[in-house]
Amino acid sequence: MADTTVFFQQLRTHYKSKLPFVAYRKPVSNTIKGLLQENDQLFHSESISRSGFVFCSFSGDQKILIPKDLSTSLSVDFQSKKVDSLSNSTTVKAEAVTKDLHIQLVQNGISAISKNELVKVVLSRKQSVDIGSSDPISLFQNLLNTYANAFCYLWYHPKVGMWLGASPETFIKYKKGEFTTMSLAGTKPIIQGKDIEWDAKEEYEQQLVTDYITQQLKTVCTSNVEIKTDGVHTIKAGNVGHLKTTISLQLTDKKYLEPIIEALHPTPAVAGFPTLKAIEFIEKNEGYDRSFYTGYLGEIEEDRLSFFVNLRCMQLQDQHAIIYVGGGITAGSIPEKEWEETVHKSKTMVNILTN
Ligand SMILES: C=C(O[C@@H]1C=C(C(=O)O)C=C[C@H]1O)C(=O)O
Repeated sequence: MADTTVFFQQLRTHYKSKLPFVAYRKPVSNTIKGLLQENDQLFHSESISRSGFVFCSFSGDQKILIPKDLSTSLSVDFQSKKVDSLSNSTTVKAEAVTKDLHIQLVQNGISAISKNELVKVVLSRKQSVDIGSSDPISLFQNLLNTYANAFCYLWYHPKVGMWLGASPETFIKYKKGEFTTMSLAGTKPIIQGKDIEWDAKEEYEQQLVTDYITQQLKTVCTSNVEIKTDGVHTIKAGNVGHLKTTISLQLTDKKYLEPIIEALHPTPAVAGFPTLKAIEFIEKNEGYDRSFYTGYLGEIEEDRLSFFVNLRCMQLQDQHAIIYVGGGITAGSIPEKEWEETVHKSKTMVNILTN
């Protein structure tokens, strides 16, 4: 294994040469991995039979692959300096107009739900933050030091751009017949020394995601497949808490994997329910292109998949970071609270910009 200084230097050199790369660390792991692509070609992932790192957009139109066979693979041991007490006070003031627009968007969502056009819709916004001449590799190091429990990554392609994130949400894990996915929804800020008390609104929102995933898995793998769920747990992701259920099953055949990915993305955790209606609502009303936010990303290895949902992420452009945040809207949503939820979630990225 290489030395961390050498590892980050290799990333810097590769970035300066304008060549694609990805560096990532899985949750609670001490290993950072990297794939440095040898040319600047844009590859698309056509099937999971080609190993590498996939980066898929929300719409599914772009499924970019950094192929393993055309990249240098790196791996380094990294002991994070644990930053446990995240400051809840770091905020970047959003313009009043941003808030008004988001509140209006949420109101439109609630109104569509009250007319029974939708049951749930996840509505998001983006926010630009000035970062001056911050170096992306140093920001990535901040991220690694701050979020030990998240999937932390830095992804770059000269023809697409640069993304950085710390996702709390597993999309798909597959290893030798063991398949796992996650239902993650419902959000509350963490208040030091206090347990989170969940309301029926969050419990309903999360149950809806669990039921949808279970149903989709049954549709793909036949209805009598044994699907295991581990109950509902609270997890901490930066300065917010979520409700989480792990859903698993034994896959007798790898042939099910691609249809499962198709059937699950995007889940109601990031789009809403019913899926197609929610996507249509998002495309008509959000007023911007989500691009890779709420898509998925991760490793494809010969007998293993490890994908995460692209949340708590940002795009780095020149002197700006564009942070993407959203939340699930249901009949019980209160627009002002939904706005606050996006402010809390945005702190996951703001914290590492201001650390
Ligand atoms: C959409 C986001 O998060 C998703 C939505 C959540 C919610 O509605 O409570 C919680 C976790 C994620 O599944 C985001 O972080 O931008």
